[in-house]
Amino acid sequence: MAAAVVWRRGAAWLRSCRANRELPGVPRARGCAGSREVVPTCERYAVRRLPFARLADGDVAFFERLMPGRVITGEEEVKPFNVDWLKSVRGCSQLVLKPQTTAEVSQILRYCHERNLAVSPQGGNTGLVGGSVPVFDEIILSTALMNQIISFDKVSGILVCQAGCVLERLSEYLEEQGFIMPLDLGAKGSCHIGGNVATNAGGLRLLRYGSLRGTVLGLQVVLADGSALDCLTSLRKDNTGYDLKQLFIGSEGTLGVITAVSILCPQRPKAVNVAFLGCQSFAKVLETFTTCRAMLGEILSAYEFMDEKCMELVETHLKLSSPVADSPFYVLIETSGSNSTHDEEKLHNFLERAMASGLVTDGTVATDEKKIKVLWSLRERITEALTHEGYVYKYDISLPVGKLYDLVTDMRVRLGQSAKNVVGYGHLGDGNLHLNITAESYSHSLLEAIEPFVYEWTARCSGSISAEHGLGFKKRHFIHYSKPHEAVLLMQQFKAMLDPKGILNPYKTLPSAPDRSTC
Ligand SMILES: O=C(O)CC[C@@H](O)C(=O)O
Ligand SMILES: [Zn+2]
Repeated sequence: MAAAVVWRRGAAWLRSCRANRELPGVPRARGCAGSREVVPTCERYAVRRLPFARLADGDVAFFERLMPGRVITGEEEVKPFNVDWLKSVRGCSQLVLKPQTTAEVSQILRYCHERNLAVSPQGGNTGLVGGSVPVFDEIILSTALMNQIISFDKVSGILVCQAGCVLERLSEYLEEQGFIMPLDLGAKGSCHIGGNVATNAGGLRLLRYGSLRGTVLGLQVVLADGSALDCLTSLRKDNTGYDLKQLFIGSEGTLGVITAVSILCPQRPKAVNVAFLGCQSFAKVLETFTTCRAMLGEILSAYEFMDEKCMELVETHLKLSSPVADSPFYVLIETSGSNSTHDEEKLHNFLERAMASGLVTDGTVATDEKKIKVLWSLRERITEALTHEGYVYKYDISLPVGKLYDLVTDMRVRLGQSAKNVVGYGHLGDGNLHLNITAESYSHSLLEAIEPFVYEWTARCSGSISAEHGLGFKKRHFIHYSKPHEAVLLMQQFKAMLDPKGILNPYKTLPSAPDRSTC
């Protein structure tokens, strides 16, 4: 197999026969996950509406006065805000509010707090755990019109912007200035930075630039009672008391509504290379990772993997083509540095070693932007390809990296023919597996075959049942598999202190005893 790969010094590393085949382009935003009617959340799941007030005509009139023309009430107009991107959960809100400023968010929440009206904050609605849509009739507070860039400092690389800025727009803005966002994800064309921070989204660059817990420097947040908390500092170092912003990062809108973000952005790398490689076993995927980490050092910026089933799905549903020979596993390695000659030499040496030792059996390298995007799309668009299969059961797991794929093989054995496909892919460099299971349609018995098995398996390995997607609505009752009882209790105490009436994104993130009964 090694003979099938041609390495030309100083040029791109290409397979001789298929390397230049044109692949379809990369989407700007996540496509729609189909048009089937979605079963209301309260019918599919055992959940009871909490005793919040019901929306009255006087409430709508109040909001109309507060922000004329930015209040949505029509059933058809509200519908897309009620359903998640996966088309797996559906609320029945009758009202969407689109504030433009922190002051407006403040007024909305003050009013809702007084009236005991529940609120579901929503960014780009690209979440994968049912966290961004209402469960019942919660008022939807959309950040869509809070989309202004407030400032960017070219010396420090610090960007300050409103919460509703779309990630891709921020990336484009920064790239013009010679910088990049420290995070990147498949949903970049739709997701909002506020939503990214609220879920502590990980994404494709975490290996290099770390998590939002490190790169977010400050936040402006409106609390449940409407008071605005201005922690929007732009300081790299600030040890004055508790780091309150960390409470809101990853709290999925249950403790406050993030309205603005200050974030540290890295310099745009001058040289980027992407290698897409085929491996014959998961053991080889791991060994390739160890080798590339040792040989590429500081220029390694991503190490992603996908199994052959994922490739089959992107080929079938999205008409993308694999640029390398069929293999049981594929890895995507990205390097980002400041000197193309140096980086290419390092990559070349690594690839020669990987080929010679049989770690990798086929591969291709891209150095120009267009080809890099094409290679990335094979990995980034797996989520989209999966939605074409029917219903998708999603698991986002952190595990010791050596055990990452065992969960996929064990699940395959367990489910046998009852699942259509069981696939594994993810951010191997971060120890993060995306286990996805597909079926023609939702089935409760299949769900019961998967859960709690998947969580028990993860807990036995001391992993996390949510690496980067959050707990949202779907996973909140499983938090105990990853957090001790005392920690959950403390979280509930924080929630009670910051939102005593529980109006902010109810039924999400934390388990609560009363709503285990049926609706
Ligand atoms: O769809 C998924 O399970 C993962 C989505 C996203 O986190 C990714 O890494 O592509
Ligand atoms: Zn991911």
